[in-house]
Amino acid sequence: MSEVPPELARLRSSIDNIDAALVHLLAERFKCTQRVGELKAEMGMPPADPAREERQVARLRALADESGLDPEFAEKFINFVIAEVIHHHERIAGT
Ligand SMILES: C=C(O[C@@H]1C=C(C(=O)O)C=C[C@H]1O)C(=O)O
Repeated sequence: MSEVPPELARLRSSIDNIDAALVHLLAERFKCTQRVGELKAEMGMPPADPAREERQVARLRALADESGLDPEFAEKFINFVIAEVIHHHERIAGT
């Protein structure tokens, strides 16, 4: 099938915009966490903060639930991002 139906083309165009926004948002988040990693290393704080993570997961699960997104998915997603941030912080701290 060579012709893409207009609705499918429109939806894919929006998906492309959303994916671009997600990349930009993640890039901004990692800029912030880079600086957090530097500050924590300077202050001798550990790379991970499990209590903060627990609050974030609970908050994001509630937001997901309210907005019709699967809370399990939201939790997996934020844990995936946080795990990467912690690797960066370990590298910054030289641990
Ligand atoms: C960014 C921080 O470092 C780690 C990464 C977190 C994150 O990516 O949200 C949260 C807690 C920490 O385990 C922080 O302590 O705030």
